[in-house]
Amino acid sequence: MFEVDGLQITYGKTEVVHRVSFGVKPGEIIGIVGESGSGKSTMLKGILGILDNPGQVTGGQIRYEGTDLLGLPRDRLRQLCGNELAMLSQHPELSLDPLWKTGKTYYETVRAHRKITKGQAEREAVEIMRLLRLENPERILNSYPFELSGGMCQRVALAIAIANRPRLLLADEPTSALDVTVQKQVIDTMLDLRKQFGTAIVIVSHNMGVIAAMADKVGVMKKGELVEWGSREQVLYHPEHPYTQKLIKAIPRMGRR
Ligand SMILES: Nc1ncnc2c1ncn2[C@@H]1O[C@H](COP(=O)(O)OP(=O)(O)OP(=O)(O)O)[C@@H](O)[C@H]1O
Repeated sequence: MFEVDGLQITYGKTEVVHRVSFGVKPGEIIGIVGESGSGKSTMLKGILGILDNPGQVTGGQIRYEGTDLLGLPRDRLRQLCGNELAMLSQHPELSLDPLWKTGKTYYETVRAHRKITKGQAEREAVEIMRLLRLENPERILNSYPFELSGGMCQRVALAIAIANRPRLLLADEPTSALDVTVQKQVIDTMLDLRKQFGTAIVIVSHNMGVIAAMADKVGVMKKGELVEWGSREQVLYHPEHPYTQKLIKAIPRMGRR
């Protein structure tokens, strides 16, 4: 369904993503791990065509259902990104307007891509939130972001990200700004998303626990290269690359001194 093939990205003269390749099947969850600065966020932004200046994709292909996204005109890519591909960032405030009640943000997001009335949007939002097990959706839709907790904002941002039923969600560190108890709720919401809508997810995180809880396949990035790729069992329990072995050894274990 989705393939990244030999992707290269540079900032100015410095290449920070070196010929990265991987594929995503429908409904699959891919976890990408790696230490800070290894190029994970840059790769996701490159895929969605939202690199910060002076970032540029200098090589490779990004294919969605056989179409190379890099060759698409900007407006077609934007349309595709609102409908079939969606992004969730570490900061829900990027997708929730602080001056709008969340119900309005939902409506405006959907309205940008298809015809819908306010009433329909509200009914739809309530239904999605129920499916994602958010309690009291009517109250949430009638609240401003500052009236909700950080974890709730992230779960609402997830509901909005999937409003147009994307087939692939790209999530960049979606739990890092949250405390541990709330992280679990956001992880469960993402797993519900796959179960209810069959959405495939690429999740980038430096948190191995999050990846272990969610991913079917895991990719390990080091200094812009994908140094290991395989099933979760293979990569997390039988890592081959010394860098992956080091990352796994560094995970703190309960009761271990
Ligand atoms: N706008 C920019 N201009 C120049 N260099 C950048 C820019 N953004 C990121 N970089 C560099 O690109 C490299 C990869 O950064 P990136 O943020 O993609 O890594 P990451 O693995 O996502 O790290 P983190 O987990 O800290 O977000 C780093 O060396 C970083 O300094």
